[in-house]
Amino acid sequence: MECALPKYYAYVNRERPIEYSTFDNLRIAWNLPSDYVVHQKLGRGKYSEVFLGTQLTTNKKVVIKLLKPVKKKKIYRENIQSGPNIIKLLDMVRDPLTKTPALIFEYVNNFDYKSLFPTLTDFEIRYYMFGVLKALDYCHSQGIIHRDIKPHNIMIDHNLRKLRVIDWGLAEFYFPGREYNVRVASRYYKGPELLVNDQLYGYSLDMWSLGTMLAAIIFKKEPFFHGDDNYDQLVKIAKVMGTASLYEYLSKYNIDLDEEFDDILTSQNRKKWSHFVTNQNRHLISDEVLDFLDRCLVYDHAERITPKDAMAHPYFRPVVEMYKKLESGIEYSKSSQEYET
Ligand SMILES: Brc1nc2nc[nH]c2c(Br)c1Br
Repeated sequence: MECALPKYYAYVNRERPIEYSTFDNLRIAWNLPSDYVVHQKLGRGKYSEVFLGTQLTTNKKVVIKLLKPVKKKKIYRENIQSGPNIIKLLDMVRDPLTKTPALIFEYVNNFDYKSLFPTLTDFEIRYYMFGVLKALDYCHSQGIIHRDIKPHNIMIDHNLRKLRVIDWGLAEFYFPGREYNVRVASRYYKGPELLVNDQLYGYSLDMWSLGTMLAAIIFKKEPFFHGDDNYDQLVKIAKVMGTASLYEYLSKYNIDLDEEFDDILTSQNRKKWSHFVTNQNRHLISDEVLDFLDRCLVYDHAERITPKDAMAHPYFRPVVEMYKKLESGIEYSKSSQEYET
């Protein structure tokens, strides 16, 4: 089976023992939940309910994620990350009676994206997008695709300028040539590969989802691709990106479209990004952001920009400069202390 190798991290999982990615002979050391008190509910997902809690020994706020009965595999997946801007898993507990497993995460005072995103300045959007890229480059370097990148899974404490990517329950290990389930991610953020049933996808699925989020934020149109169902989702994408490059992608990988598309997917011209510029979003638009967007929103998953290359894109130069100043600033303050002593 021929498949395009991703541009990077193709074989990181080959260097690891197989049980690392199959979660076999998994022994989870469950602690007792007695150290935690549950307060109000923060949210609910398909597989879990999330509560604000307090860790009694430290009197610190935590997030308690009560898992609905799931395979051990899914639990373990949430446990695989501890990298930049990735939510930290503090504890894994289980009620001795109900056997209900719960994951304890660091708390983030999350600002609801629906009210936060419309207030962000051009620089703040670049800063937070860069923060997501740091998490994506790290998890991809660990051989993991997140597979559910969307605003709901990006926790932002805007007061602290702190960002954390959450919900690694759908994450999966990447192996070249492996066929993956296309029923992943959330509709508006699903890559074309998921919508045309191209199971040979990889890390770059996360970059499509990131691109759709960025388009929604800079054009103030959330969600940017607003499909009524998983078929209409591709139609909405084609209305913006055109059908010519879609058919190029399909023929490159010999993908046959589901007959459901016969009547709804009509020939479309690619829209220019200027079509979406208004007086309300013009201040967020630049040649760099549109160029970056063109490198994320590519039908062919093998051609999308990688997180590492994305962080080097001109659009993020102001953020990179800020981090350099911070670093040099810290050096500078250390040297000034030396003079004081
Ligand atoms: Br993990 C995690 N999941 C959440 N769901 C809603 N709010 C949440 C927070 Br804050 C964290 Br941290």
